[in-house]
Amino acid sequence: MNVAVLGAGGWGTALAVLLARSGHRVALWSRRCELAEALLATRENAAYLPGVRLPEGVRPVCTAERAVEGAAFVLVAVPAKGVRAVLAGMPPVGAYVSAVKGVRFAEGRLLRISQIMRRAAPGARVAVLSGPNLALEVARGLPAAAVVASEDADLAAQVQRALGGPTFRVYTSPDVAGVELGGALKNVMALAAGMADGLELGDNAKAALLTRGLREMVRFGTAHGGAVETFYGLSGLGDLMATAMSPLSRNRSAGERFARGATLADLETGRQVVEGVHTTAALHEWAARSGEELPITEAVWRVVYRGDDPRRVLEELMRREPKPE
Ligand SMILES: NC(=O)c1ccc[n+]([C@@H]2O[C@H](COP(=O)([O-])OP(=O)(O)OC[C@H]3O[C@@H](n4cnc5c(N)ncnc54)[C@H](O)[C@@H]3O)[C@@H](O)[C@H]2O)c1
Ligand SMILES: O=P(O)(O)OC[C@H](O)CO
Repeated sequence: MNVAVLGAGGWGTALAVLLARSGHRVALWSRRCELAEALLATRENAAYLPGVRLPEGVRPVCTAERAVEGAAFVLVAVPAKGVRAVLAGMPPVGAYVSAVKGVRFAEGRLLRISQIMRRAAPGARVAVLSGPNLALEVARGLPAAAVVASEDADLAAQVQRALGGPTFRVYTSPDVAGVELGGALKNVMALAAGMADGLELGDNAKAALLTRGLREMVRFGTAHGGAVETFYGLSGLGDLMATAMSPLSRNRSAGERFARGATLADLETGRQVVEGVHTTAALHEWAARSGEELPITEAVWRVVYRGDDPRRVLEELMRREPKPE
């Protein structure tokens, strides 16, 4: 099968490697031609996935037409803020699969990536992929599982077959909103968990924060169209565990750095996207407009965007009005 992957960062490259190991022909698109050329020459994406060799089935390209030509589906793995512009530059595509874990706030609305895809390509079929999938572990062939959700059961099954293999188990789901929101919201909670790590608050505090964080994800996610059980599955609880615990997670590590005094400006010098920072801003804007209560997200926003002292912010969370669990 021919598949295209848009975005040659950590996750796009890992997905291309996974697909090629299963025998598929993969066009790996980077908007930067110098990166595509370097990948072609070295067969390694050293900046993102050191030590992982690109199988022969991966063809790095930097022209949109060459990337998507003949593709059974097109996986999108660029940061959320780049999706709209990237899709605007693509020729007609039959099916998009979002591997992006973020949301955007635009025109007074909170938009999931699949909704941006539908607007950009009204005729395309759409699916979303999420789960506890740290790119480096997946690319190194360590076992992992994910869920692909679509209203189009045939597309979900096609993506499941294409990506699934001996080291990657893929489940399907009809719950697009739940799977997308689980993947996006857990990044905010991973930032909070990283802050708890940076402040050395201990494992009790981190467990309490994550449990309440999961509750916040469920409350928000079900109010926005997701099914409650989805948030207890791979794209919710599963990904929350991986992201909030792993030293590989950029969101968790960024939280730790904030707790140790780093600012947003320090973070922006980094090469890789910290998607939770942008999701926090989008959720904050949405909450300000809708009045929806998101206490942990608001606490993260205050540290990241207002520079408030993380220890004080977390103490204030502890002093909220007592209530039943
Ligand atoms: N890295 C992981 O472990 C992982 C796993 C699952 C999902 N994701 C999600 O996948 C998405 C991409 O993450 P990543 O880890 O590959 O990011 P990354 O920072 O490693 O790479 C992003 C790639 O997109 C390119 N890019 C950056 N801004 C762009 C823009 N505005 N338009 C087009 N291209 C742009 C970069 O040059 C880079 O090649 C994020 O939403 C992330 O949450 C990441
Ligand atoms: O490195 P992070 O924090 O962007 O997280 C990567 C993945 O989303 C984990 O599933």
